[in-house]
Amino acid sequence: MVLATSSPAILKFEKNQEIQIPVIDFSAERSEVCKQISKACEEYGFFKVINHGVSEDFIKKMEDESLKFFGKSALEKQAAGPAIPWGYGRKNIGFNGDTGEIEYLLLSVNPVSISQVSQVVSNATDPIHFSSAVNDYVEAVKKLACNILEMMAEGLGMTDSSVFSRLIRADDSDLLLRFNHYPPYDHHLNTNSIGFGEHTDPQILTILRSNCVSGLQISIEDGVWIPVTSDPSACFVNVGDLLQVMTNGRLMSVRHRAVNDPSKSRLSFGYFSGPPLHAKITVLPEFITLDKPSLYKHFTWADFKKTAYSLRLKENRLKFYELSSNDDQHEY
Ligand SMILES: C=C1C[C@]23C[C@@]1(O)CC[C@H]2[C@@]12CC[C@H](O)[C@@](C)(C(=O)O1)[C@H]2[C@@H]3C(=O)O
Ligand SMILES: O=C(O)CCC(=O)C(=O)O
Ligand SMILES: [Fe+2]
Repeated sequence: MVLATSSPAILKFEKNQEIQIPVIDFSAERSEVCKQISKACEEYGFFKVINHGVSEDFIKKMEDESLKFFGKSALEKQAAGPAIPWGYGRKNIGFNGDTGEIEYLLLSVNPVSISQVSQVVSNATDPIHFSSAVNDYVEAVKKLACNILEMMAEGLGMTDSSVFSRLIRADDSDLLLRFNHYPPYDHHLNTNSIGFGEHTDPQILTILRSNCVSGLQISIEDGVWIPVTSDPSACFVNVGDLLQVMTNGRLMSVRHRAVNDPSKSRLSFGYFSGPPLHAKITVLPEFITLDKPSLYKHFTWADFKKTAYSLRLKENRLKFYELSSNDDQHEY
């Protein structure tokens, strides 16, 4: 799929094997940025942001702390695991048998989880470096995620521009941070080169930042993978399942995966913004018309998250929430 080339000057595209990934410059005029966000999310569920405003210094501190941790011995790292629910994990992803060539740190973005993971990551010697890197980074990335959601709502013509962002701004919003470390794959051992298997993110919006090693791929068409060239100065944004539901399928929750590089290790940080567990997720009335009635039942994030976490990574969880033509819409 190729977007029209007659778009306004600020929307640039990155050529990747003939497929172009939308690149949005956040230093451009706001109303243009709003339009470009909604267009990219409708057509790809994915875009790259340049001039995003997250300080280089915060990113550098996150990289330094991650490399310090992932560079430790296997035994030391295992002491920070298992990631049930928070901490270090290796090869196993989730609870249902998914595996990949990856090691990671998973934490909930709240003071208790940040402090607990910082203690185990630093062997209780000097947790302040790690926790301060995480706190600075998540504060800046949350601001970016809220801005994106507000501009997205404006781009979609919503009267309430905070309709999405307030769900991730609440004190009890369910926010996760994941440090992913992908080792280079070994040709000789013929090991699997899939670091993180294909999936969609269940939350509202994901902000991903990686080092200079490529590996992320997105799929807009079944079975066709578009490699995303790494750009350590940029952030990449994924639409999650909940945004697809709230917009009645107008925005697309993007299928993606990460593959290992043959010679270099890759480091990525994923910030997953979800609403409070009790938040009720419904198709917003603005997206329901006679021609396009509601496609999804309503549910709470707790319910959807439980379903997502009970399934394999690649499973389409939204199918369990689709309304059929026999369903009485008013009951939902
Ligand atoms: C196999 C799984 C891993 C995952 C929980 C799940 O059952 C399905 C969704 C997966 C995912 C993808 C985005 C994030 O990386 C993640 C933390 C999330 O919220 O949903 C992971 C989950 C995980 O690794 O536990
Ligand atoms: O590391 C990446 O590029 C993708 C990771 C990812 O999709 C995830 O953590 O959910
Ligand atoms: Fe993901």
